[in-house]
Amino acid sequence: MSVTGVGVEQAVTLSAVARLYGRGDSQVPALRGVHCAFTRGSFTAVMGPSGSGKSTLLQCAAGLDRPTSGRVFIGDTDISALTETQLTKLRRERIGFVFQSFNLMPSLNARKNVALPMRLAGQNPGRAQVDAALEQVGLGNRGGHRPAEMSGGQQQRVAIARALISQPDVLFADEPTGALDTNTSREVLGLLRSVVDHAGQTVVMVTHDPVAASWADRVLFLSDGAVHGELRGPTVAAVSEHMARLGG
Ligand SMILES: Nc1ncnc2c1ncn2[C@@H]1O[C@H](COP(=O)(O)OP(=O)(O)OP(=O)(O)O)[C@@H](O)[C@H]1O
Repeated sequence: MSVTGVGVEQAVTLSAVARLYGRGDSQVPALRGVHCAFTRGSFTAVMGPSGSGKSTLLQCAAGLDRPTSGRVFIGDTDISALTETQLTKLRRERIGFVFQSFNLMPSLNARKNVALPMRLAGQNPGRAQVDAALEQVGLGNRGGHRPAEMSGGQQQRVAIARALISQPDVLFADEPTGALDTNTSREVLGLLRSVVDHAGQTVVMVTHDPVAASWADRVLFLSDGAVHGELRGPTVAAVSEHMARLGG
């Protein structure tokens, strides 16, 4: 069966994705049949009230969680049909993920943190490749520093370099600025913007912050596990107004 809209121009497509948690009376529908797509080379923010399903959507889209029903495509690959081993390989090669809490290894310097996922996958990235990833996030001179010797914004940029080193098609970011102050948030958002504008990659970012969302090309709104509108060329005022209507 073909799914309308899946094609080369879409980096990620979700088709009728539902995700239920729990069983019986305590079952919670986190997503209720979501249809959406993320165009290659675009920056999308996903917003919605607390509990509306944003993180679940990101986890399903990134192949970190499996939908209860529906299908997820990375490019034209139906990841719902992959075995765990195939999915792990696809995630490693085509998907990057950044979390609110950076998730860096405190005992390793920036260079070693960036190289770690590739080393765990049995590959050995060269110094030049690691330094190029750090260069891309503006930390070419910080490779020898450990996380504790860097600001929150710098740590998040190391996490972004770690996600970008495999040159993934899509970078997913769950509240990447949630733990940062206004100035360092701006650094990280500017970096995500340049990943899209200069490297042509696709970024999908969950955020609660209308200012962060205004850096994106498009905002997709979720409410109660379903898509409730979108804004293109979002302004802070328009995003805040839409969120107020959703009760978020
Ligand atoms: N592992 C889980 N087990 C049971 N219920 C879950 C689980 N993960 C999420 N949920 C429920 O699914 C719904 C959607 O959660 P999700 O974390 O995706 O929302 P969110 O929009 O990211 O929320 P927030 O903005 O608060 O982070 C919520 O009702 C949540 O309680």
